[in-house]
Amino acid sequence: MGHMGHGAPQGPQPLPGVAYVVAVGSGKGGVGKTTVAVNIAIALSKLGYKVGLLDADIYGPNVPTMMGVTRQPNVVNENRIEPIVAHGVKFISVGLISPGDKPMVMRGPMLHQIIRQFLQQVEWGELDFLIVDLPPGTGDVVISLVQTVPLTGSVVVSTGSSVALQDARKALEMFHQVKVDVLGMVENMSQMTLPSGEVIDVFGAGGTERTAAQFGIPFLGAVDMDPQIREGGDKGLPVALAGLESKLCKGFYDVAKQVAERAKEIAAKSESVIEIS
Ligand SMILES: Nc1ncnc2c1ncn2[C@@H]1O[C@H](COP(=O)(O)OP(=O)(O)OP(=O)(O)O)[C@@H](O)[C@H]1O
Repeated sequence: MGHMGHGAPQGPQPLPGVAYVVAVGSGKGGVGKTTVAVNIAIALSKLGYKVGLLDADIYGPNVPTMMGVTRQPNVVNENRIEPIVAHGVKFISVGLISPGDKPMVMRGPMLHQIIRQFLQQVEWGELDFLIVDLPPGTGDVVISLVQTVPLTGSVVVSTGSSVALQDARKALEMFHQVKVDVLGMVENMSQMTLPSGEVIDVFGAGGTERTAAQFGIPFLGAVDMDPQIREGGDKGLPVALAGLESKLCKGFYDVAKQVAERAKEIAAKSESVIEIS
């Protein structure tokens, strides 16, 4: 792959200044994909990385609520969009541009345009990680994404339940089809500890790790089910803000560290492949 002159760019182009682009997907809706994306982004930032978060869940853009800022972004010199900065993370979302309860109704080309603008027209600046929160399910947005920018890899979030895992397998298959490496799987809402200390298994803890093993994919970690995680999201103060030492968000920090490690590993591998060829 050499440099082919300065004509119209063909295929995906890296974003200048952005080291790793990691998409977070799920298969099934409601498994906590956005909660994981937001908390991982904040955790990576607390770990010292420069982090951006692109809300590509255009049909249900919950990132602004979870990040606690819903104001419109500024548009600066010509068509550049300034991302919102909250909790040390730069983010952008259609929820900021079309707020309220209006559903986004759009056709494929418009969707593709929005994803492209969010990648290329936003002033992301220097980032170690750009985390992309995908819509649940398979499809359009991922294709727009991979046509625009090379992805370092993806993270697939699931609960341990058979139905969630059934859909998670489809997400794995989709990433395989579009040639996106899967960094690994995360089990969300894995276990719940009652105030009495009793541990309840709501969704079938361990199912995600078994599925990851079946597919030969790393398991990046589990996040407990905890009302404080839900409250943090609803209030715009995600639990990861409590920091590395807090037991409350240990799962998110463990996952964030794994994501960082795997992203670097995969990026290093693809660089060495290019050197050899
Ligand atoms: N570990 C957790 N413990 C408690 N509540 C959680 C946890 N993870 C997510 N939730 C809650 O579950 C609900 C769904 O989470 P979230 O919106 O992150 O899911 P999602 O998979 O992104 O959904 P969709 O993509 O369908 O919009 C939210 O109310 C969220 O606060």
